Amino acid sequence: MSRFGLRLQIVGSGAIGSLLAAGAQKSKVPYGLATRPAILPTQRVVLSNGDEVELKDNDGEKPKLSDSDILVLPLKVYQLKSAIAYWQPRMTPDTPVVLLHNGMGGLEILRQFLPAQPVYQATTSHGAIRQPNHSVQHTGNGHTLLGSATDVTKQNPELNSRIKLAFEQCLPPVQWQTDMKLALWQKLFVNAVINPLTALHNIRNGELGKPEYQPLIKQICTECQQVASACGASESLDNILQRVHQVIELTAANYSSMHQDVHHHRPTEIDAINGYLVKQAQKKGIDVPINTLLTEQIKNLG
Ligand SMILES: NC(=O)C1=CN([C@@H]2O[C@H](COP(=O)(O)OP(=O)(O)OC[C@H]3O[C@@H](n4cnc5c(N)ncnc54)[C@H](OP(=O)(O)O)[C@@H]3O)[C@@H](O)[C@H]2O)C=CC1
Ligand SMILES: CC(C)(CO)C(=O)C(=O)O
Repeated sequence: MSRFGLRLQIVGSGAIGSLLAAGAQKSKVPYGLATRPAILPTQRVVLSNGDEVELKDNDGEKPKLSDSDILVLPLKVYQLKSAIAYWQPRMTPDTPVVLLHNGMGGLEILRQFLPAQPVYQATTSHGAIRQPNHSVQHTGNGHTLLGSATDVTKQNPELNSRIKLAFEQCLPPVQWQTDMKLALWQKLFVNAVINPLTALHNIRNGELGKPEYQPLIKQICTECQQVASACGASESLDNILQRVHQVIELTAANYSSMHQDVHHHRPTEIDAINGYLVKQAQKKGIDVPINTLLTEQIKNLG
């Protein structure tokens, strides 16, 4: 057992799951990568500094989780339902679950199955890509935001700090968020602009700094701001635009994940990003024509 008394049961041997496993391997936090049947898990992760980490302590999947396990779901939102249905009978009522994905909607899916489970949410700006031969490349350093999704009156501060410490070992640096909901909306604003526009125009993120994209970016952000505010996550339009432009500059040379998904004919995360926004807008009676159009355009590419 690790010095934090926790083992990470990571679901999926994907890019971020493997990066977490590499962090666990390096810092001697016990972990297992649970793959789909007959899928060989990632064997090696090449870190951004060139170091190679062999995932030799991966103990796979436990048939029944114990009190020391945390279930970590670094999956796309559309993969969560079947993963949670599979893991539900293997968990105890106290097993903490960590959701780590782009976009929103994962918590709502999880709560349909596990209304009272202790749940944490995380988002990361680290980059990683799956490579041939069961390896993963860490493509860029970032940071991780982590917070509890449980009502503050029902949180367990000791568990919060143990989970934060475990993540600090595996996907550092970690900033604990007391308002994870706002942090996730802030990430959504960025993804709602960069992901569909880069995919539709077949461009790198940095191209979105050009003057011709600015009116559209402002319209997307204005709709985002209205919906987020109606959902209890208030942020000024200026702050949203500033954040979006900061990420455009910092990731100028990147192709966004949605650009790559479209390019490789894979399912996109549009339903969890602009699609999520459109659904929330409908519930609140807000008109969001630009986000509706972007959602349809991305779906029509598939
Ligand atoms: N990669 C990155 O750089 C970043 C990713 N993110 C976000 O993190 C999330 C995960 O992304 P990423 O790691 O890139 O995705 P990947 O597609 O690389 O990883 C998901 C993995 O989980 C597997 N999987 C899905 N469902 C199950 C299941 N029920 N049991 C076992 N394995 C399962 C998938 O298998 P299969 O392929 O067979 O479906 C796949 O190997 C996304 O929301 C992404 O946007 C955020 C920041 C950066
Ligand atoms: C921040 C950004 C836009 C970086 O490319 C990203 O999260 C993604 O591509 O999904």
